Amino acid sequence: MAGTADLSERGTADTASAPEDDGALAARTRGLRKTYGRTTAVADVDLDVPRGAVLGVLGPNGSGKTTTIRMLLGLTQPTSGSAELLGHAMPEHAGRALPRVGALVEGPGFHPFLSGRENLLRCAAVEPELAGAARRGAVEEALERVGLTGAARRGYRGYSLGMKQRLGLAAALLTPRDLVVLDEPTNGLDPAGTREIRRIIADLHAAGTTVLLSSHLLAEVEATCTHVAVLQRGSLLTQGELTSLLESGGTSLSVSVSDNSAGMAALRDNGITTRQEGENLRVELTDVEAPDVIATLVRAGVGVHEARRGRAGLEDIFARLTEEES
Ligand SMILES: Nc1ncnc2c1ncn2[C@@H]1O[C@H](COP(=O)(O)OP(=O)(O)OP(=O)(O)O)[C@@H](O)[C@H]1O
Repeated sequence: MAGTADLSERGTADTASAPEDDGALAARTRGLRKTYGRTTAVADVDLDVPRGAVLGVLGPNGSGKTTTIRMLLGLTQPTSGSAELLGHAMPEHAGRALPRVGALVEGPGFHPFLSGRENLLRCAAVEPELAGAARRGAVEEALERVGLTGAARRGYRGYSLGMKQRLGLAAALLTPRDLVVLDEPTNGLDPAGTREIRRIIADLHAAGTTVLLSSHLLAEVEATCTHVAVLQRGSLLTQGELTSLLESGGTSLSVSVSDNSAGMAALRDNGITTRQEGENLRVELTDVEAPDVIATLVRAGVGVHEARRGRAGLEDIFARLTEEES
């Protein structure tokens, strides 16, 4: 668990002065656990979501992202541990927290034969803050915000996946929220739909709303989030600011060689971990210096065409964290 110790220290630095101050956190879990029979979906997770952050919960399929989010929202009862949303214990005080929380978790129950607008009006009817005339205005504003005004009269069943996703987001944004929770918000979307969701997340962040999202896409988290929490097999491997995580990653060397298989074998025989990335070999310069990498290749008779240093990306860091835990 070296990665956890290292990075969680950095990650919690902001809140270290007031670790029990709920005001600094929009959501948090302590020892949160969920088991289904013999399957441990979530294993004692201590997650901190700082106010104002866009925090990406990153992990492969089945790592426990959805279960964690569902427990935070009070949709799934934890086996043990606690969850708080906006300082309120969940699910006990869901009634206090949820009006300030917008959520997009699995397809909400939209009616296929109603239009997008009619569906949103139904959602607005159960929002405690929206009475009478305010309801229609909030619906129009939400439709506008997600770019669905033009399609608002069309039946939901004719919507594309991206439009359905955007309508779900509109429902989550019907009233001003302190926290917006999005489970895999760009799942199944085309590049234009993905850009649109990213724009909405950026707007929310600029307005000071905390966003908690889950994703199995490293590039998505790198592009959208200020903070990241990495889950694997239900356990939290690390959490903290994305920039701190990237800085902790150090540098890597991308090498173009005459023969990738021979190059990889030579490096591995000498205890240097490498992986293929596109046409090149990539070596993280954590335990080895760049000249040693090149010398090892040359000694093995592998031609080196080019070697370039770069900062380790989230992908390198993620690979290292998950390898350490395997
Ligand atoms: N209702 C359930 N009954 C039994 N097992 C479940 C249930 N919900 C989740 N699991 C199991 O718990 C583990 C974590 O699932 P979860 O859906 O939280 O992961 P995830 O990271 O969100 O994955 P994905 O990206 O595929 O949605 C998986 O092994 C899953 O099969």
